[in-house]
Amino acid sequence: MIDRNIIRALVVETPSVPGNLGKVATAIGMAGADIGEIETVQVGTTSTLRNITVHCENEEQLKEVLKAIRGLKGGIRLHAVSDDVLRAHEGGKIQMKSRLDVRSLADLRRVYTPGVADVCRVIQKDPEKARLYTGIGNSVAIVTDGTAILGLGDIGPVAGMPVMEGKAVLFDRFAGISGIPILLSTRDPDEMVRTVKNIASGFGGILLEDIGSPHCFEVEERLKRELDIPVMHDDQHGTAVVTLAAVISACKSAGVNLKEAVVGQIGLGAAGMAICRMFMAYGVRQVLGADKSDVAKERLAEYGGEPVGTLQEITERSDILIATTGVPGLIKEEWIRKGQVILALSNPKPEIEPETALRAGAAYAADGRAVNNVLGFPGIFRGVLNARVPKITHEMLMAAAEAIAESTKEGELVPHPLNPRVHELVAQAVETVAQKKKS
Ligand SMILES: NC(=O)c1ccc[n+]([C@@H]2O[C@H](COP(=O)([O-])OP(=O)(O)OC[C@H]3O[C@@H](n4cnc5c(N)ncnc54)[C@H](O)[C@@H]3O)[C@@H](O)[C@H]2O)c1
Ligand SMILES: O=C(O)C[C@H](O)C(=O)O
Ligand SMILES: [Mg+2]
Repeated sequence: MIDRNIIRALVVETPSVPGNLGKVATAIGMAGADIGEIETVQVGTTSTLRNITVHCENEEQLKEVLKAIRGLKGGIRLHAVSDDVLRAHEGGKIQMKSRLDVRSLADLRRVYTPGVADVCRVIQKDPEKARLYTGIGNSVAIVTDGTAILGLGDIGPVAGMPVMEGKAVLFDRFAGISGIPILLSTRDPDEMVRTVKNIASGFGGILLEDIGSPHCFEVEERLKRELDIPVMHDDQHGTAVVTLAAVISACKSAGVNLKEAVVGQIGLGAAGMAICRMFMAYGVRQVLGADKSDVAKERLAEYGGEPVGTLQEITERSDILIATTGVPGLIKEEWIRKGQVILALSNPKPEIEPETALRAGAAYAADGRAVNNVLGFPGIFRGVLNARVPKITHEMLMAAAEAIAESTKEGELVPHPLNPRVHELVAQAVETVAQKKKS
């Protein structure tokens, strides 16, 4: 089991005699931590230097690991401890790079002035040509106001930038799209809509990210109505697509008819409300919802869902329970019923650890690292950008969910996000629906 919260790279020297690396590994394991990659940096005649990545639950466990390694005798030495995650972020995760070389004056004239002026005139005469002669058609703005960064809450757009850069990395790696973070220093819906509209002509699409509820609903609705390029709030629809896909797979494996099952959703914010609406649109007859906000529960009732008073009650009544509250440990082990599907999707920490839910009798359990909107948004945007359609429709989102479910191996909930085929299949499914809509 890997994927713990604290990741550190340890530089460890051991005598070049078999068995010494084993002693280090045992010390790490005895402290309860996991080992990630091991890289041999230097093999000398007397000693060997390695970078060992460790994954720990918390700071205390890391301290135990370091103490255990420092306590090893016989020439084993811990030289340095570095924070791998922080190191990977140094200088930022993305950069704008030129696709062309500029080696000669002729290159300069072709890439820039005076050559570029002709291209400007071509686009001025026929604005559609911007798709051909600029990167606009392949760029998506990743827009946040920083009000609901993961489950960290309202930490502001600059502190949220690592998440936005991360989404840009995923766009690039999984769909070949240029994702460009846009940080909004306002949370006023009017100003947000005005700002995004004023920059939209430079993009082929808009991905709204980590914008809190309820203002995210208004901002997305207005932008979708007022812009002629695809707009999607990832935390709403990207999440709903992947959640539906995971539940379709779980029901298939368990031989359960999803439409007859009781689906309970804890947390009726951006992600939760969209998940409820997705399941209702799929045909699930009983969708229950709980939230600490009465306004959120009233909104659910308006859409046709059933508000429930307590978390214990909703957990007990649901065959499939989903949580997106941002509150770690909110679901108690003793509330879980045998055979339930539990998706505790809050990042960075779930409402209940999957192992705990499974131990308590759940048939399937997953957290937000596995059931994650990374399986949806890159392919969805690839599909609509390829088809050059102005909107992402409900049918496209359903097609994306079905493509993810179809790519899932028997007995698993979702496919592996590093499998490029998944993103291709999502893109193809979305593009097919989009092309039909056009014709
Ligand atoms: N796995 C994924 O792909 C994915 C995608 C989107 C969001 N998320 C996670 O979901 C969480 C919420 O994100 P969001 O964008 O919907 O945020 P949000 O702020 O829009 O919604 C959170 C909702 O939870 C409710 N809530 C908070 N504490 C509660 C409690 N103790 N009991 C009941 N309700 C409570 C709030 O009232 C709010 O309605 C975050 O942790 C985020 O990381 C995961
Ligand atoms: O960013 C993620 O990992 C998923 C999601 O968008 C979230 O806000 O948690
Ligand atoms: Mg998000």
